[in-house]
Amino acid sequence: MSRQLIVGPGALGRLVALHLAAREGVMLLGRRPLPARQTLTTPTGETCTREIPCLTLDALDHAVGTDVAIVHLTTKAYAAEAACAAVAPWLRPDTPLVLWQNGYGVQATLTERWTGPVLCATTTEGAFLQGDEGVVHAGRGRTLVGHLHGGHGALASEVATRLAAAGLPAAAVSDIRVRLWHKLAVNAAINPVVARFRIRNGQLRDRPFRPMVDAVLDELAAVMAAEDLPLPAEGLPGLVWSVVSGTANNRASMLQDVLLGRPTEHEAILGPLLTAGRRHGLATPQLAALYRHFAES
Ligand SMILES: NC(=O)C1=CN([C@@H]2O[C@H](COP(=O)(O)OP(=O)(O)OC[C@H]3O[C@@H](n4cnc5c(N)ncnc54)[C@H](OP(=O)(O)O)[C@@H]3O)[C@@H](O)[C@H]2O)C=CC1
Ligand SMILES: CC(C)(CO)C(=O)C(=O)O
Repeated sequence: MSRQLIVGPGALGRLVALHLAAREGVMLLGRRPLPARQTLTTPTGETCTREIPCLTLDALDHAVGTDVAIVHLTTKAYAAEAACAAVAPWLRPDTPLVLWQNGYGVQATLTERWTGPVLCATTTEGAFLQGDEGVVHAGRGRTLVGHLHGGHGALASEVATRLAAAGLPAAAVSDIRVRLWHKLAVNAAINPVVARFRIRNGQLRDRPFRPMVDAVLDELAAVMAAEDLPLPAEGLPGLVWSVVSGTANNRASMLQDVLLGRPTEHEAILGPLLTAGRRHGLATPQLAALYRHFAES
């Protein structure tokens, strides 16, 4: 029976794996061994334990690779290209790839480079790891799936249907590039500021942080207008401040990375905005200062 391979057995990878495994064959692939018994803690505190084979790269071979129906790449953005290159020799060249990274960069690179169809996913699900044995589903959300240039609609629908059937609400969309940029804008307005000042998301509503977010929002709006990207229905400030309120008690992913001494996704989140700003001759001093802070620390 062909299986779905989830490359990057972190918080999101295990969340997806533990859901899909209720209905179909799933394997996790990581850089180091993990126990096969993995526990999902739901947002309401219930637990569910499943056995999911967790391979390391040295256990991959053509027999395993040719049996893979879909690859979900769930590493951090900065690790995605290397992880894809490591797994590629073992896969059929037409294997569909689903990219789950925040930010915008690897999506365009791998859509160009991978020999099979590439879909991008953007999700508002929230998850964090609980040691090597489990993952906590911290907040329910929704996942949108699509091809960067609007193709592969049937495949996107199939992936969304399989996710939704497994308990992760999902829909196929034809404008995933715009959806990724909206998420990028939310992440750019929130993550670098909360990570730099080590505050929870809700504290952005107070001084001295609120004017910082407003200044970033002005730069984001200028870049998105220059890139001809439609704004979200509620406007950019409306979207960002509603996410801040909805996640007020959260420590954002970039803050968690800083607190744990891990690399941050600043390149994937701020890099595309700075590049687009330069391309259009726009001044983006707030975004540049935030980028410098993380690049130099
Ligand atoms: N967590 C969440 O709630 C959400 C996350 N996202 C996005 O999803 C992506 C993943 O985030 P998250 O799951 O939190 O990150 P994690 O750091 O929890 O997981 C990343 C995983 O990738 C593994 N990895 C790194 N390099 C490789 C490689 N070469 N081959 C195989 N595995 C590798 C890591 O292994 P190791 O342990 O060895 O480092 C780790 O298990 C990010 O882009 C994030 O922004 C989006 C929405 C929500
Ligand atoms: C929406 C937000 C900012 C929630 O914390 C997030 O996506 C993150 O932490 O990366």
